[in-house]
Amino acid sequence: MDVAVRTVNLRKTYLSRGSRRVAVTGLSMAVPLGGVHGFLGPNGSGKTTTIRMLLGLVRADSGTAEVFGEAVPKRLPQVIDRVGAIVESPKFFPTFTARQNLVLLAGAIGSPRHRVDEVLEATHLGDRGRDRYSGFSLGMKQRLAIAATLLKDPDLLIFDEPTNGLDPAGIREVRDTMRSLGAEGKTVLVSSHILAEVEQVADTVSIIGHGSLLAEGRVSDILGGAGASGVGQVRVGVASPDRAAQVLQAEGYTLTRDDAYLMVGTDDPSAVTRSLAGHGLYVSELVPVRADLESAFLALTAGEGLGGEADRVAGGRSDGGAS
Ligand SMILES: Nc1ncnc2c1ncn2[C@@H]1O[C@H](COP(=O)(O)OP(=O)(O)OP(=O)(O)O)[C@@H](O)[C@H]1O
Repeated sequence: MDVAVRTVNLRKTYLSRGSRRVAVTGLSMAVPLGGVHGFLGPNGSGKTTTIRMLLGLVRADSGTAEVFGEAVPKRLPQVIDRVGAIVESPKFFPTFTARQNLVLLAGAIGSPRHRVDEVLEATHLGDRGRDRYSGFSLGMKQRLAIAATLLKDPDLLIFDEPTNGLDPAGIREVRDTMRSLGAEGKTVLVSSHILAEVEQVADTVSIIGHGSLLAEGRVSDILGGAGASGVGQVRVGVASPDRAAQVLQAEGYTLTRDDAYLMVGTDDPSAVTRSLAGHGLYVSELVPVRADLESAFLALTAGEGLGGEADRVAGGRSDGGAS
């Protein structure tokens, strides 16, 4: 797999008021080249610290990181022109128009003037370029921040929680922008603690908890991954659910009751039908239940003692899923 970003055993401890806090603990992750990669984890799980290490803003205690095959921070100057990032809210002049702000920035970093119009178009701000920044909505401000990162036409974009504080319309605008950048072949690394957010925009994902990797891969594979409760379930409707439950349990299935239905953990629905039919029980309904990232995440973090934090993450779902 061609990768844009790779970390191996990355570790960072902060010293604060005399005590040590391990923020990132042996994190190994890989971000494939091209497309949107979600960097998902509860608040405080080490996402920002990792991003800061990739950008040379924080020095790792140990481990290695590379961007486009170059070790960072040592060889960051070799790749920095290929990287655009929003880690904190960028500063723009409020009384300047969006365009004036970008022209100023383009001049400062040596980008050609025509890039300003291109990046305004790319972030769907083409018709708002002559409006003052101070009159922009939060979503437009965030898109202008993305536009600024695009000025030097980077191959890798790193966005740390880019939809924080946005309303559903703003979230959708930023999400659409990230999607089209990924579809263009750019690599977008986007951190989030909101599961629905990542699920809707990312092709691949790294899930972290307490500073280390819990799962990584295509979103679809993680959703279908074995071993996570709530993943690979079928909802079974049958005339005698109690008896059906006994039969299935005796055959080793794990299941729960959901009103008149049985929720049966399996990746092979037809085997459930066969087992029940073998005992004269005929299913009236058999529906595979598509797990979402939330159940996968909760299942993954449950074993890590992250229940409280995972719950908080799950609570964030409605923020991101409202649009
Ligand atoms: N400058 C710092 N000094 C001391 N501790 C820090 C510092 N920055 C982060 N931490 C701690 O390191 C841990 C990881 O924080 P980090 O900001 O990387 O997580 P995060 O996943 O980005 O969280 P969030 O989603 O809340 O931004 C937290 O416990 C945090 O309190």
